[in-house]
Formats: sequence, C-alpha cells, structure tokens
Amino acid sequence: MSKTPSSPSLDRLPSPARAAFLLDFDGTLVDIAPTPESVVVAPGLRDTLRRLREKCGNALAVISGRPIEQIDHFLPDVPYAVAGEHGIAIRHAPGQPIERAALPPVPGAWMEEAEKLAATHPGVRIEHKKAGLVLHYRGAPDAGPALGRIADEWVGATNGAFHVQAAKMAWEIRPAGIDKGHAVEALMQSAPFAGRLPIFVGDDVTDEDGMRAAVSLGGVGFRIPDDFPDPAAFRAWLARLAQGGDGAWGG
Ligand SMILES: O=P(O)(O)OC[C@H]1O[C@H](O[C@H]2O[C@H](CO)[C@@H](O)[C@H](O)[C@H]2O)[C@H](O)[C@@H](O)[C@@H]1O
Repeated sequence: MSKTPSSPSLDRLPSPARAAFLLDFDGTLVDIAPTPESVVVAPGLRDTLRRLREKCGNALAVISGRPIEQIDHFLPDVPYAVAGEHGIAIRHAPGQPIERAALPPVPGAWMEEAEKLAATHPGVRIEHKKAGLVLHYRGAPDAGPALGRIADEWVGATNGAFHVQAAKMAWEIRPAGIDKGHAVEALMQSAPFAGRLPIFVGDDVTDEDGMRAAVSLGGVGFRIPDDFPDPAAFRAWLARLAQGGDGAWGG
C-alpha cells in the first residue's frame, strides 16, 4: 500500500482461521455505480462472504459510509457485524440493536439549501443520513467545486463540530469525532473479532482511518487500487480464500 500504513504482501497473511475481515462496501466489495442505489452486488459475492464468514469464525464485518439499513438491503444476513455512517452506527452481531454515537444532527437549514441546490442543478443529488449529508455530483461533475465551497462554508461556521470529506464525486458532511477507525477498535474489542488479526480493505480517504486502526492493532490495511487493481480483483481474491484452504492466501 502506498499512501497508508504499510502492509505485508498478500502471501504473508495468516490463515482465515486467525483473521478478522473488516471490509468497506462501495468501491471495494461492489463497483462504483452512477448512483448510490444502482450498485450491483456481483453474482456469487454473498455466497463468498458467507463462506468466508464460516472460515473466520464469524469475524467478518462491513464498515461503510452508508447507513446500516442499506448494507442489510444489499447484503442481507451476510456480515456478522455492520458499521454504518463511517462508524457512527454499529451493530455488533446479528439481531442486536444498532448502537449510535451521540452526535449533533445536520442543521435543517443546510438540508433545505442542499435540496434547493439539487433542484436547480440537474444531476446533483442529496443523500440524507441520520448524522450526515452527502452532496453527490457524479451526475453533474462541473458542479463539484461550487458544492465543495458551499459545504466548506457551512462546516466552517461550526467550530469544528462538522467536517467535509472529499469522497468519490461527492462531498460528505459529517459530525466530527467518529470515523471508521473507531468502528474497527470497537469491533475488535469483543468476540468474535477479539484476538484475531484485523484485515481492513477499502478504497477511499475515509477508509484510511480503518486501515490505520487495523495496523495499530497489529493487523493490516489494503487499499484498492494499490493492493488490488479494482473491486473485481478483490472479489476474486475473496472467492479464492472462501473456497480454498490456507494455501489460498496470496493466490
Ligand atoms: O464507505 P463506503 O461503503 O465506501 O461508502 C462510501 C459512500 O458510498 C456511496 O457513494 C459512493 O458510491 C456511489 C455508488 O457507487 C456513487 O454513485 C457515489 O458517487 C459515491 O460517492 C454512498 O452513497 C455514500 O453514502 C457512502 O458514504
């Protein structure tokens, strides 16, 4: 990995029996799509993840910027644990309640202004989260810089309570204080994750917090495209792991 904490090569990883898998969703498990709802879960991915989950004693989590409900929609009953909204919401095990960090809600004035911007800029989309707001400009790339300036103005007036993250063709406005690294640390504290080597895989700036946390816990972080060229290559690697024995590592 080039820009984030160094990782061992893929052929020096431990067997799944000693690993915990902490996986990002968009751009990692699924290819980037024109809109958030149009992502396609590749044939076989759910089966692959279920098999891998068996091999690693359930220590498989998805850690996404999306709300947990969306991960449940795309990967029903697949990961053992799910962290959503970049770690703000965590469900530690199937059937357990979702724990949410107490953070300030997005001001209503921002939401109203954002909707007006979307109404006047074809292709701009607004995504509302319980604790955040995303200004998507994949459908209107020229609007990106102006939207970013508006987002900077909003959060600049909050004394650090919110921040703007440059995401993939989007500006993510989030309350400060929680990131994917916190989700990794929280999950790794208890069964079935505790005592295993955390392997975090992601593709975006927000994932670097997760990678750093995994490395600081003695594990590894991999980034697409540095360590796998694209999500398809990563899925193929996961499929080999799920099907094979320890020899699948590094294949
Ligand atoms: O942490 P992730 O699981 O990687 O989620 C990050 C954000 O992903 C989504 O937006 C991105 O993916 C969309 C689908 O491919 C794409 O259309 C958009 O341009 C990307 O920014 C999602 O909408 C966000 O809520 C997530 O935070």
